[in-house]
Amino acid sequence: MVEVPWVEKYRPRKLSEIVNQEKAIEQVRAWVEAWLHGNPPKKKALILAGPPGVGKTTTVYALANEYGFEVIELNASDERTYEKIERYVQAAYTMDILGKRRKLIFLDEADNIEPSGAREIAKLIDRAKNPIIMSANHYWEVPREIRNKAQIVEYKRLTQRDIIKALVRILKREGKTVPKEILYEIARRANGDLRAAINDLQTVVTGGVEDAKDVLAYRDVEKSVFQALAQVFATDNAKRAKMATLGVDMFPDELLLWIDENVPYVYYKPEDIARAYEALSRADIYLGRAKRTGNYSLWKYATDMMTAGVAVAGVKKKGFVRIYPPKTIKLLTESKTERTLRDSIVKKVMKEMHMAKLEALETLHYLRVIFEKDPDLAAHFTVFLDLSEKEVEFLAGDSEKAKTIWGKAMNIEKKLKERGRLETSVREGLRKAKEKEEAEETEEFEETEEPEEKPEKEEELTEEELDAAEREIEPVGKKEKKPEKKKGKQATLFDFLRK
Ligand SMILES: Nc1ncnc2c1ncn2[C@@H]1O[C@H](COP(=O)(O)OP(=O)(O)OP(=O)(O)O)[C@@H](O)[C@H]1O
Repeated sequence: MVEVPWVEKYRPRKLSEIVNQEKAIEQVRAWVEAWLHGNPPKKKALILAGPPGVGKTTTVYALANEYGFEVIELNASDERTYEKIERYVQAAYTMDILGKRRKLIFLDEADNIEPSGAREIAKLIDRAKNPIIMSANHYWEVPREIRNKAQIVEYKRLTQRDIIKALVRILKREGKTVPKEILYEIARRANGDLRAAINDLQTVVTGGVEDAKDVLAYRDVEKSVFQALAQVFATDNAKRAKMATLGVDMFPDELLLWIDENVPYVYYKPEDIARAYEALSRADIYLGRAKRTGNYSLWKYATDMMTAGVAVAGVKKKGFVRIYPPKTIKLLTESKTERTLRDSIVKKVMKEMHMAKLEALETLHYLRVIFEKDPDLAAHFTVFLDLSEKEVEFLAGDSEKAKTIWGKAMNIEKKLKERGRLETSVREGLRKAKEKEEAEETEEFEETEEPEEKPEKEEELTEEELDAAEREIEPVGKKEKKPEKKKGKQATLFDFLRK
């Protein structure tokens, strides 16, 4: 059975039910009443501007409901929008004898209008006999010709408090409960977008609380994958689909897995599913090419294919679409481990290489190439970044390669340690020798005994001497031989070292 999306089921029908947008609603009311009083406002179009999921579309439908308008909803990026607007904009706006309702033209995504169509639409606004309301997330991306002809109404991002209140109201009406901490987590992650929060709540209630914990155990970035994919799968608009995944902190190959997993839940006609998979396989080709050639600018094409290409593949299932993480829960756990490894490597790169997160993520890709192709260099990076064996395996992508790199890294580390130990022991030896010498001098002075032989050198050691000493040192792991005690004197440098 298709479950009705709660965002639709609980969409406010009255303007008074829209929360925390009072000022905007007041402006919209005044503007529409001017039309109804036979005195169309100077600006015959409105632009409702604000972030997603804050009540813009809801306002239009509640308005229509209260004032008896028929909403003609048009998509700004539809090529035939202009033609359609022309048809409706000129229609008489009073109720006709057949009892047809007045028309209100609603143009969604006004920030997506192509510049070529903008001038024509601006002319239509001048001639409009019906109210035109547009909505946009980015006011400044609405073509200037249109902005000049329209009055702007600003919508605020909703607060966590607003969101929690709305969610609690829905839960009451559904007769369901979810643990308080999950509710708060959903509200926190929604980042002011009530639509996203309601969708998450429905996901959590449908999947059960245990499932919810799994879903919510994801870090914020992964959470935004759920939101981003819900947007990709909700639109037929290529640009919107591309924009949806922009803020997702995930490599495109991982994103591809997520989309791949969800295609069959979104499309139901075999030919549409086939088209979506065709887009994904093209994305995969770009990804492969990027990896082989090191030309990561191809990632953009890959992402375009997997978002826009999939979004326009066909007719989507109606109703609420639940987004599933890739593969089964088992694989999910595996990929969680991988994610943990990736994150810990990224942190090390950020710290040791003084990089921002995004840069570190890109560097990770280069590291992968190095770990696949150049074990010697990879070994140096292993030591430099202080990677664990598991992290090396993650980067090398192959346990045999990882073993070789790990072995080489251990050698480098051993040498470094030896050198460190060498330097410390040499200094220690020198200190002791000096003390001894001083003590002997005092003794000599007091008892006038035979002087002991002095150590060969008392000054700091040169590089060559350290190197020579290093060559002589025993391999680590071999049992250190007890040095023969040189009675009464320290004959060579190695007497110090072996102390
Ligand atoms: N201020 C609000 N008061 C009550 N419900 C809201 C509010 N904002 C959003 N909602 C809920 O979220 C859903 C989505 O809101 P709406 O479609 O109005 O978003 P929008 O601002 O038009 O977003 P977009 O710019 O993405 O189209 C609605 O169905 C409604 O259930």
